[in-house]
Amino acid sequence: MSPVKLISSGEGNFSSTMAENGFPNATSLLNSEKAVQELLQRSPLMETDEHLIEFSEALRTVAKALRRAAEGKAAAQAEAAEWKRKFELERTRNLQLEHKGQPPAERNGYDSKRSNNLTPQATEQSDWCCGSNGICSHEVLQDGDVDSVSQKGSGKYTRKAPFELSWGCDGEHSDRHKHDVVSFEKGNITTAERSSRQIFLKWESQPQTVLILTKPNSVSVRILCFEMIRWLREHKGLHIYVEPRVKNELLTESDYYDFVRTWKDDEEILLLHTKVDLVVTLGGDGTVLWAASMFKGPVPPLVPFSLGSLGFMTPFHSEHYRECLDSVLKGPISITLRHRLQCHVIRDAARNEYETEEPILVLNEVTIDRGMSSYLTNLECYCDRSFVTCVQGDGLILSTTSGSTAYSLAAGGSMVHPQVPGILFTPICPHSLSFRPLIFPEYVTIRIQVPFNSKGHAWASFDGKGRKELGAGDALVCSMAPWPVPTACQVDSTNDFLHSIHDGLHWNLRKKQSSDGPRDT
Ligand SMILES: NC(=O)c1ccc[n+]([C@@H]2O[C@H](COP(=O)([O-])OP(=O)(O)OC[C@H]3O[C@@H](n4cnc5c(N)ncnc54)[C@H](O)[C@@H]3O)[C@@H](O)[C@H]2O)c1
Ligand SMILES: Nc1ncnc2c1ncn2[C@@H]1O[C@H](COP(=O)(O)OP(=O)(O)OP(=O)(O)O)[C@@H](O)[C@H]1O
Repeated sequence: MSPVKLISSGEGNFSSTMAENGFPNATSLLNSEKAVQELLQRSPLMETDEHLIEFSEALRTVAKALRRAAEGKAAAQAEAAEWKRKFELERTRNLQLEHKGQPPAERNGYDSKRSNNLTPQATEQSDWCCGSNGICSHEVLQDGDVDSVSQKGSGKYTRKAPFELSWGCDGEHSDRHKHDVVSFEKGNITTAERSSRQIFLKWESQPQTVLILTKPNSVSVRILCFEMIRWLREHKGLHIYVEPRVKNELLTESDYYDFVRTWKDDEEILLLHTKVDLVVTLGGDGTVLWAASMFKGPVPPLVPFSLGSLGFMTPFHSEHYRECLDSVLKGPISITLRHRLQCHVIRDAARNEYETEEPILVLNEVTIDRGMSSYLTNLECYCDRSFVTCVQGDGLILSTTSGSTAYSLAAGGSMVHPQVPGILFTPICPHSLSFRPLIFPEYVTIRIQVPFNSKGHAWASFDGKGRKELGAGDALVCSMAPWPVPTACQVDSTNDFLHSIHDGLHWNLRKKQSSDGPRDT
């Protein structure tokens, strides 16, 4: 490589340098003084023009300053919301501990006591299984105060079945967990290993509790649900949870289903992840989205049975439910960790961080559109601190890679393997010929701002549900959530994805050209 040297010009030869380079010298300065005089004597109209230009420049500067202030406010509000969430988690945890008669300060002691309660075998296991091979659910349990809440109110809940996640390499069930390693050896940058591949889930003890979620108003789903509950109880001895609606249906059918558990209110739903080892869904993709939306934090592994029309995320066939559940309960199983987006709506009217609305988690996408308004949306989009673009059209979709085959696909976005971490940025009917969809890396925060001078309101919807109106000055801040949805695979992530795009979308289906006729000679 040739060396580079930076040099600066000396003060003494400044004017000659300027003249040589075509910049004005003393004579030309005199000429320009003349030009200024002429300029001053020009017609008042020209002067007004210049004043107008100056005025519009000043306005532009003010607008820039206002935008910067709004950006700063929204960023601060998003940060404050995150702190508020952490604070509330901590407060709930402390309240629970106080409830048990333990001061918050003893929390660490409590944690270690709890891990000491593990059987010697389990302790031994946690020594090796949390090491370099993958992620162990003990870690999640200790982090998320799981046992303390699962025991809340009664001692009847069984302990959750711990499991271990490991990353297979080169398609084999290898127990080595490979990270993306960057080597700087001898000054060269190389990626030493390919990153993690298929993820496997191995139970460390038998799962004991299953939550069954079903699509409403479907006779075939109801019949299958009743049958599956009976089978899981009689052949596997499992505890079963269902939604209150289903529990009523079961009791109307027979008193036999008295053992089936349910919940009374939203607070109990928040604790479900601490009680349930496995979630089974009976329905289509909408039921998987419904299941995901019930978990505002960690999600237990999900086994989606297909009883819908398309079934991109439902690889299991209901006719073979016994064999499928048998092998899932035994494990190990291949899983796809489906990333979710965490969305915060930040109101312009919010005076402080405590007025920030609760975050919403989406598995497919968040859509910001023009709703009933007949005007183009005008959405300012930022990625971290950089301005991305202004969306003028029907709206914008921020999608996960799992959602890439849903609304985003219909709006012209690419299909992306669900295990790829990223955020799809797909416009809906943009009024511009050059607005191609983008994919951002998973670590960015995207902010969509409705400008203060927007003609109409915008509407945000979350996995096609729960529409919220966004007025002028409101913003939606979106980043990758820390709680993915682990869905069991029929074969593996890639095979299931390809199968769903072939079967569901008939992707690239074309009659094969016959081999007769003209050829290259
Ligand atoms: N123009 C469109 O394509 C359009 C418009 C609105 C909503 N949607 C999608 O519908 C979803 C809500 O689904 P729903 O079942 O509650 O509503 P729904 O009953 O209206 O079904 C929408 C359809 O989208 C399919 N779908 C859902 N998630 C998918 C995914 N990840 N990959 C491929 N297809 C998928 C479903 O199988 C279903 O056929 C939204 O998240 C959105 O992605 C699509
Ligand atoms: N347990 C549930 N409670 C309330 N609503 C539900 C539940 N499960 C699913 N839904 C809703 O019912 C609708 C239809 O469900 P789903 O998509 O599973 O069936 P489908 O339309 O027959 O299948 P597909 O999506 O494959 O075409 C969705 O809008 C979904 O949100």
